[in-house]
Amino acid sequence: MDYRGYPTFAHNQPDKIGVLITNLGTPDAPDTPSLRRYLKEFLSDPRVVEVPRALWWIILNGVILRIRPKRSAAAYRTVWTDRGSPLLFHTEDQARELQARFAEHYGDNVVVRYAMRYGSPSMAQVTDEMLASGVRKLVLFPLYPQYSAATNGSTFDALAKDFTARRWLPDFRFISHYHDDAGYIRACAEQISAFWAEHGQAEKLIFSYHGVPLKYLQKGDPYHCECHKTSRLIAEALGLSKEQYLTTFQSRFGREEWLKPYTDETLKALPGLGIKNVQVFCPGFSADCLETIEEIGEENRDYFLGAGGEGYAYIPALNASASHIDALHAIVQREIQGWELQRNPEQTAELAKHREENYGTF
Ligand SMILES: C=CC1=C(C)c2cc3[nH]c(cc4nc(cc5[nH]c(cc1n2)c(C)c5CCC(=O)O)C(CCC(=O)O)=C4C)c(C)c3C=C
Ligand SMILES: [Fe+2]
Ligand SMILES: [Fe+2]
Repeated sequence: MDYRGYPTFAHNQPDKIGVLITNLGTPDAPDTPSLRRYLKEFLSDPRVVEVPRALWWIILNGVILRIRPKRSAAAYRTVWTDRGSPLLFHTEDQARELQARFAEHYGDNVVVRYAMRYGSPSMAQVTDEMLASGVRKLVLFPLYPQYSAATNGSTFDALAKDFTARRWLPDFRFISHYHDDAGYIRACAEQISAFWAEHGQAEKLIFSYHGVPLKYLQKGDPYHCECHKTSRLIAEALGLSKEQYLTTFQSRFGREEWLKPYTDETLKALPGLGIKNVQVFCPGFSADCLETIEEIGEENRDYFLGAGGEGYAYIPALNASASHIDALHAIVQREIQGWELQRNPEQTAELAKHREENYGTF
């Protein structure tokens, strides 16, 4: 085995902290071949689809990858922008803003980068660049607030796999979830109240989360509980009673049962129960993407209005809002406690002086 290293290694090379934020990933273009590549990588991940491999290989290659890429490409075309996929550009903005926030105190000693679990920029490529540039302490921060093996677990797998091929491993922290973090809850509550200040409040607020198969919950995945807890905490921050909000699950995939209640069925039923005005917020999506813009913003709006609903609004995700970046910054700050930080040049000089006075020079 030829473990990967950097022949340029030198004594006293800069010792930096790296923060790698990640999200799911997105196709390179909204066309059928790009979708086929993306979906093949994504849906081949055993963390995502827990079906015996041989059987799944036949279903994936024989059925799904023949039909879904074309259909999904059409959906992606409706959300595509000049900057490409929304998920990609929001993640890029988040990394830039988080980098700026760290630069205030740490200069260039904290390096923030983003990568995608599937597609590009790939985790392997970005990790490689970070380690090559002198990162010796690495924080992996998947931007999925609620832990699921399918998402957060899989992101860990990807880095762990990359590490098995490396010569020199960095110190490492993994932020496995942050569904009940006070800053994150505050950011969600602020996003919603700012929306209300402009558009008024609807009869019901729906918190819609991406679903997972029901059997994952039954096997011990905490995702379902973490979604419910997030809803409760945001509702408390907003002063909402139990009657004023609902938690639902969207983006079902395949035929088996997923977490319920389903967002689409709920929205089709509510007008018949006398609820004619709703707003939908998706706390599990740190960035707007196909599943929020198209599925919640368009498809589900049509279901609700088609069933007799009168008012429907989608409240945008946190994206790169200031309170979101504050929350992410505080979470990372907490994680890197104890990792010696060279702050700004003045503080670095102070630290060097302190060291020399107390420990002598080496
Ligand atoms: C936020 C957390 C997410 C969980 C949990 C999750 C589970 C999960 N997803 C699929 C299948 C698909 N998801 C797709 C898109 C998609 N999923 C998430 C997030 C979670 N998925 C995001 C952010 C996105 C949007 C990506 C973008 O480019 O905008 C898709 C692709 C779109 C499509 O073809 O419809 C699929 C497929 C499964 C099977 C699963 C849990 C087991
Ligand atoms: Fe998904
Ligand atoms: Fe639960």
